[in-house]
Amino acid sequence: MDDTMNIYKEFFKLPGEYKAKFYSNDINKSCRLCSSTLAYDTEEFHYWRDNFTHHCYPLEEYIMTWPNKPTKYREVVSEYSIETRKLLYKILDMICKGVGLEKGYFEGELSKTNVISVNHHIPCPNPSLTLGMPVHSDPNLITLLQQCDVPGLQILKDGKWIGVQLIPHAIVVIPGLQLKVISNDRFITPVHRVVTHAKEVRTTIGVFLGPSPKSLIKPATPLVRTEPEFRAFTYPEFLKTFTAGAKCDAQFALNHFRNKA
Ligand SMILES: O=C(O)CCC(=O)C(=O)O
Ligand SMILES: [Fe+2]
Repeated sequence: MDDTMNIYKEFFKLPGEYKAKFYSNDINKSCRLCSSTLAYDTEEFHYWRDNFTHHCYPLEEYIMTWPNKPTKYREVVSEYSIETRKLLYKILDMICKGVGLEKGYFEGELSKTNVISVNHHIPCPNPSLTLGMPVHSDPNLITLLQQCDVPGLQILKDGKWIGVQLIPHAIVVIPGLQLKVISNDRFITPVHRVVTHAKEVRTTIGVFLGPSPKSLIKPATPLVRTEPEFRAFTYPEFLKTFTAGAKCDAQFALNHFRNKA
């Protein structure tokens, strides 16, 4: 975990000319660096954030698109992505046990897309003027988040923003919107945001597992008593509704696919 965090801290210190090769707002680019959000040109406010993201699975398909600097990048990040994927499957199997689904229910198409997304926030002279990341819920299946030793992540609970505690080497697990749908509304997908820090640089590593574009998402049959809470959809259909108007509005997207009572 420390090696990977150090690799990313070094990556962001590399000269701008090297990092510029990765700069893109094209969602179809599998490895890209951007500032604020992907909707940079249309968003109402900009956010105090640089983000570096790339696909990790299948490794052989993507590793050549990754940076080769710092020199150990590919070695360290490939091990990290393999181990975090294994950990995510263990957590998903515990979830299966908890809600009453067969082991391995989420394996295959429902979790094929595996992305690493690293946020980097340089010190912000006036944190009251901007956020490091907008208020949002993760649209994917499940997320693992490794924080560094600088606070910033907050979740919304009972109308109040609560800072997520920093525990060295602890990993934050965030249930995504697809887990809410597949569990037929048993899971809460937390609303969260990132605030900036006036003095310290903050770097976090997120590992996102999500459905493949072709998988059909619907509430798992064993968890439906009478009517499913949501109708079936594909992940691209969901993302299109979620990002409509550059809003990333979870309630809007969920309501769009919710079966009315
Ligand atoms: O950087 C963080 O603490 C949170 C990141 C996050 O919420 C996200 O990437 O979706
Ligand atoms: Fe998030």
